[in-house]
Amino acid sequence: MQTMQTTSFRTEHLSVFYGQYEAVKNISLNFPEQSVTALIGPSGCGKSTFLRSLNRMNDEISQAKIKGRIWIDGVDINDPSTDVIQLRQKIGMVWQKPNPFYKSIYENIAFGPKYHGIKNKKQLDEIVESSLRKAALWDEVKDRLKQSALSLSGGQQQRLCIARALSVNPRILLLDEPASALDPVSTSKIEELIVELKKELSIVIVTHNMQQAARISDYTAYFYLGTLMEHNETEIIFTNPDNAMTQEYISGRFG
Ligand SMILES: Nc1ncnc2c1ncn2[C@@H]1O[C@H](COP(=O)(O)OP(=O)(O)OP(=O)(O)O)[C@@H](O)[C@H]1O
Repeated sequence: MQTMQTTSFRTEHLSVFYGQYEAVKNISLNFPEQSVTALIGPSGCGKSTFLRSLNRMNDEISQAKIKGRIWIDGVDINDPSTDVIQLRQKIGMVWQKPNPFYKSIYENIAFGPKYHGIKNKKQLDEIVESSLRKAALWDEVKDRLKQSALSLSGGQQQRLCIARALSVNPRILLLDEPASALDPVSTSKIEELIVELKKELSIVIVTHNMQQAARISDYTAYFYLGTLMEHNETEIIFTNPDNAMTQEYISGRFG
C-alpha cells in the first residue's frame, strides 16, 4: 500500500521589509497538510508579499529582506544551503494572470521535468498527461498538445499554469488570486480543482473574493496593515470571528 507523503510547512515570526518599510510583521502561521488556507485582507496589507516569501520569490526584489523563519519539513528555506530551484519544485506558485511560456501546450508541462533531468519521451508523455488530468484540462487539449499554449482561453491557460506547477510534483501550491482575471465558469472550474488538489497538497491562496474563501478554504488568515489579525478555521472566521475588524471586512463594510 502506498503511504501518503507528509510535509510540514510553517512560518515563524516572519517579517518582510522593502528597504525600511515593514510590509509583513512578525507572522507565525502553520499550513496544515491536505488543506486550503486563504489569505484575506484589504489591498496593500501584505498578502502577496507574504505569499511570495513562502517560496523565495521575493529574492527577485533587491530591496526585499526577511526576518524570521520559514520551515518546510524542519528545513529553513532561507538557509544559504537551500537550493532555490529545488525549493520551488516543492513549493509551486501560480499568479493572478496566466503566464504560459510561448511554447506548445506539451512543452509548457514537459519543461520542468526536463529541467530536472527527465529525458525519456514515454515518461515525459505520462507526466504531461497526468498533470493535465490533475488540472482538469486533459480532455480539452489532448488532441492539440502541439498547439501554442497561447491558443487556449484565459481559463484554460490558468489551468495549464496549474498543470505546469504540478508537473514537478510539488508538496505545496501557492496561488495569488488565481481566478480574479477569469469569467465565472472558469472561476468555478479553478475552485473545483483546488478542492480536488488539496487531497494531495497543501494550498495557500490569496483572494479578494470572500465567497471564494468561504467556499474553498479550510483555514482563513485575515491580514491588516502587515499584521495577522486573526487566523482560524474558515467556518469560525465567517460565522463568529474574534475580532470586530475581521467581521467588518468579511461583511464588506470596509476594505
Ligand atoms: N516590490 C515592492 N517594493 C516596495 N514596496 C512594495 C513592493 N511590493 C509591495 N510593496 C508594498 O508592500 C505593501 C504590501 O503589498 P502587497 O502587494 O503584499 O499587499 P497585498 O495585500 O497583496 O495587496 P493587494 O491585495 O492590493 O494585492 C504595500 O504597501 C506595497 O506598496
